[in-house]
Amino acid sequence: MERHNKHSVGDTTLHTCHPCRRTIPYRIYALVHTCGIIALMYHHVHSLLTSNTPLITCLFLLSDIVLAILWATTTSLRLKPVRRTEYPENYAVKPEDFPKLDVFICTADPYKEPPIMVANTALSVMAYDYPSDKISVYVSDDGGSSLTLFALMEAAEFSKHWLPFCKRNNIQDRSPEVYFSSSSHSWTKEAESIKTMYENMKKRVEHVVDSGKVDSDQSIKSDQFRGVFDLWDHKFTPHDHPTIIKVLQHNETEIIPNLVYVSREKSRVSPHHYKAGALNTLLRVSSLMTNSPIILTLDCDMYSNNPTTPLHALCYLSDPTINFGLGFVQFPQRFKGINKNDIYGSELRRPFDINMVGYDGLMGPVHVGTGCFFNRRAFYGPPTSLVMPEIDELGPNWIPNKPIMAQDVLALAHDAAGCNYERHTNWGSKIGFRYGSLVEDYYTGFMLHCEGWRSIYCSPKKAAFYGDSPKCLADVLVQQLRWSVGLLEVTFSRYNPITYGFKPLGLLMSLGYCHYAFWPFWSIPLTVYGLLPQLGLIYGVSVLPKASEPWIWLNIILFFGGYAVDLSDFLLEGGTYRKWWNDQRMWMIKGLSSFFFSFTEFTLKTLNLSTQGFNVTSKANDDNKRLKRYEQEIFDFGPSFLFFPMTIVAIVNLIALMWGISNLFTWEEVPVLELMLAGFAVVNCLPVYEAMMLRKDDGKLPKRTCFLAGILAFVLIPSGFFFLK
Ligand SMILES: O=c1ccn([C@@H]2O[C@H](COP(=O)(O)OP(=O)(O)O[C@H]3O[C@H](CO)[C@@H](O)[C@H](O)[C@H]3O)[C@@H](O)[C@H]2O)c(=O)[nH]1
Ligand SMILES: [Mn+2]
Repeated sequence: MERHNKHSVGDTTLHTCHPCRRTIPYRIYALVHTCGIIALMYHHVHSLLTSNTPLITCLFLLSDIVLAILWATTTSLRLKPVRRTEYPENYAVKPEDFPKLDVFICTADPYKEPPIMVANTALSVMAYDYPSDKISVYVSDDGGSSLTLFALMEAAEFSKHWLPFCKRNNIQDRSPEVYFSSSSHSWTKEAESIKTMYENMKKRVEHVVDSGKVDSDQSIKSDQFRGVFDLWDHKFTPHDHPTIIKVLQHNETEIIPNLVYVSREKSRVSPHHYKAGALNTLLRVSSLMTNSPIILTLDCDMYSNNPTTPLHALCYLSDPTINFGLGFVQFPQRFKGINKNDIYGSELRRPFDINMVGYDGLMGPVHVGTGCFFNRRAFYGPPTSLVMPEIDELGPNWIPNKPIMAQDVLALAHDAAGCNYERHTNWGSKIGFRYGSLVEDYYTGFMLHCEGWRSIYCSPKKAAFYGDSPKCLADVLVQQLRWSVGLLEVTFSRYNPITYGFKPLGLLMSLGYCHYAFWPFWSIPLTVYGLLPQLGLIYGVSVLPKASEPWIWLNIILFFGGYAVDLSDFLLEGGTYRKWWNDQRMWMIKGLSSFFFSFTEFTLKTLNLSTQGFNVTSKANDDNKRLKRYEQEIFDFGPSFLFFPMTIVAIVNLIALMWGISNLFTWEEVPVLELMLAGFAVVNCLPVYEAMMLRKDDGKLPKRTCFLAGILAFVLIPSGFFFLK
């Protein structure tokens, strides 16, 4: 094991790596838990042979098998966690020797992703503490929106003041919106004047967004861009339009970052592969123009919070002792505006922190779509065998030798952004981001790891990026549903992480990938344990081990053991008790909504009966009542079919618990486990009962949902009779 492993260039250390302290206790616990699971399986098989309710025993057996597999996938990430630190101050390279950096920013809808936000994200990275002329920012606009283009033109103009201001005064918040809305610094005259400039620009952008179109005569001052908006004629729609590529500023005459707007050609009859397609277009356009060896990918809401982030990534990417085969350096996703106790588990601490240190000790973290510095070469086949694209100019070794504004460069770029360009090519299969899953990030990372690329998790104390997370429950669950469908697409493909991944990745890493691929399967044990023992309570049939049986201790130990380790993970990675509680509740809610329906959705999609694609999460946050509820930590349900199973389970558990308690003295033997389980579910469901019965605001559970769920619960309960008796 690498213990205090130092890697250095010259004699200045760039990064260190230590195993986490919890490794040994976790391994010991894993051994104990494994024995417990084996005993439990033995018990199940034994009772299956002797049982007079084989169906029920089978259901529990199935659930426990699923739980055991899921536990194994989680444990694979607990066996070798490591923590890294990098020392960017030791990265001593002359400015002219810094590698060039291409930044890709994706946006897809000017109403869900306000153009001013996209502009802020672009400005925040253009202002990196990095030689300006080495940075090129490419914005992909899948919304094909003149509003976004307008905002970026304004951003280009504003950057001429903003960048020097930031660098002169060593400003830390380089997203102007963040800097000017913070009250923690003193205002100089210069700052005041730039603030006014920013506010005027924001007003112009918001005005254009409100009016829905850009009026060239009024809004465009520079001659260079006057004709541009004529492209948006009456035939133009977001799903059907020609390629638009505009170089908004370039470093040929001044020392400034390049800023390029790209909206690839769209046509209703050609598949566009959502974000993966957008990123591949940017890969091609950027390779024609700048072809930087390092690429940073960002979602449009993920602004930079730390101007030295690229140096952190370079500590790894430029270290000759480790950079061969290093595919990407992944930063965690962090979010602004989450409420105090994080009621929707939006911090996603498990995926972005806890699991990451686990992967990092194996082959490296999974890719999470944003905040990731790639080695461009990784998109072109395994480290040892280059897969060349159609023309040399699109390959990773091409050295662009013309100005990015040159006619033939632009012509080639337009061609490469065409909607039929990728036909009969390796794009999406062997080259670039991979197609075929709604979680293109996870899938692409997996394929890169299988090709032999490694990755590194980089999580400096000061967050590198901040983004936006959904602020109402339905949005959280719809997002999770999209992820789950995407994960099922990988699970049920020939690239299943265990069958396909086992050989190239080894047992632990492929199990680690299964951790996500199997997420949707959580819905099975949650449904079984959420309903069967409770129906048992109602009919006085004990389906779990009784208090007098010693087996009851096995169930209790496995349950509390699992929960305790989970809690310790959570606290060790910086969480609090309350956040953990909310997070585990969200896990159950997701299990009974997003995970549950992802199977249906996936089946419909596979049969071509559903055209549900990439549903972009809204980052607009313009519903004030909703935001207020969010700040007060009140659950926001609202109308959605996703809430049905959860509401039914909530009703059944309440009835079962009340029934169980009211009959406490008539039981021959009190069904302790069943009562504990129902009690636990009811405590978790308190916000659901409140939203069903006590609330009047828009965030309550709509009467229709409650009514229908009630009917279904009352159908389910009597049918339990035939099941159990
Ligand atoms: O057709 C599309 C759809 C989406 N996007 C962009 O993709 C990004 C992510 O979309 P968002 O709605 O924010 O999805 P999230 O669920 O929040 O995104 C997470 O999950 C995605 C995979 O489902 C990853 O791509 C993201 O990086 C990751 O942050 C945004 O910048 C969009 O503009 C496109 O460019 N084209
Ligand atoms: Mn997002």
